[in-house]
Amino acid sequence: MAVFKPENVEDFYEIGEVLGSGHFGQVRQVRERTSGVFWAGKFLKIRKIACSRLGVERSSVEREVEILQSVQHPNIVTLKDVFESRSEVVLILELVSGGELFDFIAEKENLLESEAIEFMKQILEGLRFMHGSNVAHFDLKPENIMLSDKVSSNPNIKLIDFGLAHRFHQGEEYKSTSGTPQYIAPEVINCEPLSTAADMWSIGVITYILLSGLSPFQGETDEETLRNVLATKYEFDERYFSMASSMAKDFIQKLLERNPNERMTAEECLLHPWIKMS
Ligand SMILES: Cc1ccc2c(c1)c1c3c(c(C)cc1n2CCCN)C(=O)NC3=O
Repeated sequence: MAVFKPENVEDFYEIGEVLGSGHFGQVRQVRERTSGVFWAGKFLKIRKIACSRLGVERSSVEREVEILQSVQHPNIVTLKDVFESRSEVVLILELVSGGELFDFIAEKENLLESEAIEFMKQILEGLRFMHGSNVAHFDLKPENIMLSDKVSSNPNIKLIDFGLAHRFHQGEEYKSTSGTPQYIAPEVINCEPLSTAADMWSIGVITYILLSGLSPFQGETDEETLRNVLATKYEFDERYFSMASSMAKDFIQKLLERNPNERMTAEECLLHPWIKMS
């Protein structure tokens, strides 16, 4: 069992504003008392009763920590420290103060395809590294793609939130039905054995949204969305894709492949003409 620092996190960090919250607990801005440096504190309530829906299993926190400690890359958020009290674990994470990628794009008139490619390249570089270490994120969505800062003209992409991530071991079969309906791959819905290819489906959905502002499979309800994903029913509506190049559409089509073995890997995406030619 992993041992985290038993000291009180508030002895080392001033706890600031809430940045986000979820079933797991909260993410808050924290300030390191010695250096004055700002970090993000992910406060995780540890589940005391096995069937409780609130909080998280300690074992899943250990998995998230082990994965974050092993995938260190410029496009992946870094983990600095871990504290534990009787009912809570606190991850001290790199603060990515540029906010969510999609908020950055929403603030711009419209995103040039060349700008979308630059963002996609960084996302793929982070994924290529992670997948090369046999780690899948399993919760890739716009909310988990953030920018290092708001000011520079081409801010750094940071992949965050490894709460559903998994490290594959040789010969191991892994199934999970977790994730967000709009972005999850058909094999997740069908509870089939998963691989890093499930992340690549999510990248296809994210690219489709980046270029059109539309979500390819979104229905009126989660059930309808899941049916659309399983049917792999989507189109490039000319009203929203008139500016998109044919290479961009080909890139998306090679990711929204129902068969995970047919889908491009992160490595193959970085060699695709849409990415390579830019
Ligand atoms: C400036 C800002 C605003 C909201 C933030 C974050 C940073 C943030 C961060 C992280 C997580 C897991 C969630 C976060 N959230 C919650 C929303 C994430 N989509 C994190 O790991 N580092 C962050 O800066």
